[in-house]
Amino acid sequence: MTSTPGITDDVESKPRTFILASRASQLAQIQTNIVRDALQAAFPSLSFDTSFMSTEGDKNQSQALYLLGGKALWTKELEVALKDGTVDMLVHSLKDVPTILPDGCEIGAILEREDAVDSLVVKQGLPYRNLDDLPDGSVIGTSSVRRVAQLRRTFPRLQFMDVRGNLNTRLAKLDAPEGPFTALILAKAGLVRLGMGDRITDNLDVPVLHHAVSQGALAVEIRSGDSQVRELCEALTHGETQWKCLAERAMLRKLEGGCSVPVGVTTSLTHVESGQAGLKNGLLQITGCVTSIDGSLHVQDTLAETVQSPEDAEQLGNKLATLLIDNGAGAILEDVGRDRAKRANEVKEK
Ligand SMILES: NCc1[nH]cc(CCC(=O)O)c1CC(=O)O
Repeated sequence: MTSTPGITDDVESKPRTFILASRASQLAQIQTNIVRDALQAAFPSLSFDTSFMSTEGDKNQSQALYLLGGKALWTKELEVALKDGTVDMLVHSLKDVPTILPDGCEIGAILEREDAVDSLVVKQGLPYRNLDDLPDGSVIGTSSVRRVAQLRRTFPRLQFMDVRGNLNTRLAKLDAPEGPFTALILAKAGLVRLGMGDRITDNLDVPVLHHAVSQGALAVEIRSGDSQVRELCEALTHGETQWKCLAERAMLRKLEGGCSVPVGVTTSLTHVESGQAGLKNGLLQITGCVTSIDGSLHVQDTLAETVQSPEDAEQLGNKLATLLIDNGAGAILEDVGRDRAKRANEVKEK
């Protein structure tokens, strides 16, 4: 007899309810509901519930993300609740998940990726559609050093300014009549999930802008050793997204970056062959880049290989990181680190 995960053998005890948790932002809640609905559809006899909490990253809105710099800003408090058993699964944008997880936590599922590109949102009432249209000196809001570094290369005539808050807050800051911003750059996936895809006037794609590692993909983090939950999660994983994102994350891990370093990536998986057990092989191509904050230095390389497993994919990401470091990326990242430490000190002294 095979047992259904979640149904205990003991007829006296109630079946387990699986609790999915995330940050409390509107986007995080929508994403968690997407995962809950997918689990409920796959396992109709089990019960799933959600729990939302605000994290350090949500509370500290005043300091630039760049300076906060902590890689686990969005995930740490949630992981405490996961580890002590208060909740069973954490739903994250994979982009926000550090490349090294704490002991006792692991990624249980990576769901099918939305369009991974960044997009332009122009202030309400202005006629511009893309970055080329914007007048010299226009202020672009983004708190991502990756976006600023890469865009400065092509658009030195534009200015970039930090903008924080959840997506609704940022859009309100953009549209405020007296506000400084002409446009924002935001991940397309987040806007689409929030139902605000109609605000996008242009996608910013390669060669102008490489997206962040794992942008557009949702992940479920679980307790290592919770085999019941791991089994449930396996049903949600989208193989092609998983292979691509694991390659990207391996690259970033080796470059020792988190979500706040100027690292961009573009990945494709083609010539895919699948069997009953899922993906068998495919041609994985990955382009990575590291850019200095002022846009003056840019190191970029591409590798492509036929891969047969998630481990192969990670190896290709690793190899790309080594190549980037050999070609000067390490020095750029050290500079970024030094600059961050200096600015953090200045803030402390104020
Ligand atoms: N760091 C914030 C964050 N984390 C994930 C998304 C969007 C959704 C995604 O990329 O999966 C965003 C907003 C943004 O970058 O515009």
